[in-house]
Amino acid sequence: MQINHLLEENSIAGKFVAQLRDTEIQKDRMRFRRNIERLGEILGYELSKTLKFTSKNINTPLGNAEVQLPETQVALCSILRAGLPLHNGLLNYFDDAENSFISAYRHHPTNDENFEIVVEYLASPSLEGKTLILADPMLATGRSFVNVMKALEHMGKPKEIHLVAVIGAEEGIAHVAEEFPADTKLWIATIDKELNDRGYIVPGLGDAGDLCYGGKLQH
Ligand SMILES: O=P(O)(O)OC[C@H]1O[C@H](OP(=O)(O)OP(=O)(O)O)[C@H](O)[C@@H]1O
Ligand SMILES: O=c1cc[nH]c(=O)[nH]1
Ligand SMILES: [Mg+2]
Repeated sequence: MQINHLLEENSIAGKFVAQLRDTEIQKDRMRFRRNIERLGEILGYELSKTLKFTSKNINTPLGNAEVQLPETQVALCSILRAGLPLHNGLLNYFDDAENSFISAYRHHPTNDENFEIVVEYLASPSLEGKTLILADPMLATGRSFVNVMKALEHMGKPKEIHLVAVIGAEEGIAHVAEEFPADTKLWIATIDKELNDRGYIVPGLGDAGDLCYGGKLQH
């Protein structure tokens, strides 16, 4: 898997990630969601440079211009809930993309740190031959990305797969790299070293879904 690590190089994106991590600034949910959306825009822009382009002639009011346009149809698939603002950011740029939504949540069957990933909801067009962009801001253990990919298998075989995330843990990235096709590309803003015993990224930012949309009952 090719890993494209946005904050390997300093940019204004570092400020957006800093705000996402900051417990004080996190209290502003609208800013939290918008910062994820902004990172979706930036990561989407970066990944767009690697797509195949084809030339086309278009008419301008003053003549004829040769332009370069992406060759493949993009399908954006986001993992609910926290994937929603990232999806919006990607869709701001890939505005004619097709859209898939899939849910994945952590179910704790016992009262300890063990959990399973439950994938329940899926609405997707065919992914056959498409450029699939799979988005979730958090890549912790990597199990959500992997389970979701398995659930998408019967929707058709994408031509290429791009994963987009905001914060990842080294261990989860290694798991995803093992399970996804070797030519998958990961676009990630920043990478943290550790997971705690409940599978949360440390220092990370906390629970991205709750910070976007508020708390939920455990079940
Ligand atoms: O890499 P993993 O270990 O699978 O963890 C990452 C997943 O955890 C979060 O979802 P969560 O289960 O909190 O659901 P939510 O987005 O609805 O809050 C996050 O949005 C990812 O989907
Ligand atoms: O650190 C983490 C891990 C999983 N999900 C989150 O929202 N945050
Ligand atoms: Mg969550």
